[in-house]
Amino acid sequence: MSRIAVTNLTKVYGDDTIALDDVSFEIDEGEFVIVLGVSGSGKSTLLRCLSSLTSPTEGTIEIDGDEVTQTHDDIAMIFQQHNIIGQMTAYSNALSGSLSRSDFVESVFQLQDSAEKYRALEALETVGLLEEAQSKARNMSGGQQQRVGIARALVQEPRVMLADEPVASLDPGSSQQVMQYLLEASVDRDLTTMISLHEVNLARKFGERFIGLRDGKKVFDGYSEDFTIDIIDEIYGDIDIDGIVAEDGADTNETETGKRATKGGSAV
Ligand SMILES: Nc1ncnc2c1ncn2[C@@H]1O[C@H](COP(=O)(O)OP(=O)(O)OP(=O)(O)O)[C@@H](O)[C@H]1O
Repeated sequence: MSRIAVTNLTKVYGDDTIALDDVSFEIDEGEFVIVLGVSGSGKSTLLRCLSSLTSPTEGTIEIDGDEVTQTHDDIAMIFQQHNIIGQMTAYSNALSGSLSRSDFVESVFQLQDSAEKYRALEALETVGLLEEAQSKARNMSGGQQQRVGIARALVQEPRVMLADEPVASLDPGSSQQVMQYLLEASVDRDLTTMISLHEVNLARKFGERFIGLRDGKKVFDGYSEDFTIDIIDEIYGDIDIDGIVAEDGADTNETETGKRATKGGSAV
């Protein structure tokens, strides 16, 4: 687990598309954070900057005090399109998470040492797919494929787990299952975790801390108890969110983590 510090992060694409505008926050070790915002608000850009897939225009990102400037095994990224290889088994896909620790030939012939193989099986167990280890990924459901993607990320043995819209293409049941496995992986392995989501109800169910982006600016940073309908309005603007929220009132939210918020939140 690791501590993340983002300071005055700005990302401008081309001449004038400001995707992130002077965003700063700190995340404690082991926190489970959900990034929310409408399409185009900058969620993916934030996660891509954190994983060094995109370079910031200005500002810094530090993990445990060290500035992050290039992709690193300590930071795993899970994508919406899980990028797993359909012809390979769930196990082989998971094992490929060890790629940076093995040479190419070892990987092709699966000659990784037994510790790596054990890690792959353990990661599949974490995402509830041990019994499907020998199933071809292409024969698995979208939700199962995403869980294989999570297993592969875990085999990387990261300290920080990032997931960009990991459930965007899944049905509601599979989305909940994938979120549950992400949460369990985060808690079991003490991973500092940031996940971008579109869906407010899902965010409220699983999130403990929330960062809201609007037009590239951070408009909220706080915990469940402060994640009220007014704040959701602030993040989502005029978009009609009736029926998405407020089954039981956002301000009485109990998260799946079972942890109550310990810090106050604020619209900024
Ligand atoms: N590679 C790129 N080149 C140019 N503009 C980009 C690029 N990537 C993102 N943008 C722009 O930056 C802004 C933020 O986009 P980003 O993808 O980060 O938002 P998002 O909140 O993740 O949206 P979505 O939920 O639709 O993925 C948008 O205006 C988008 O069009």
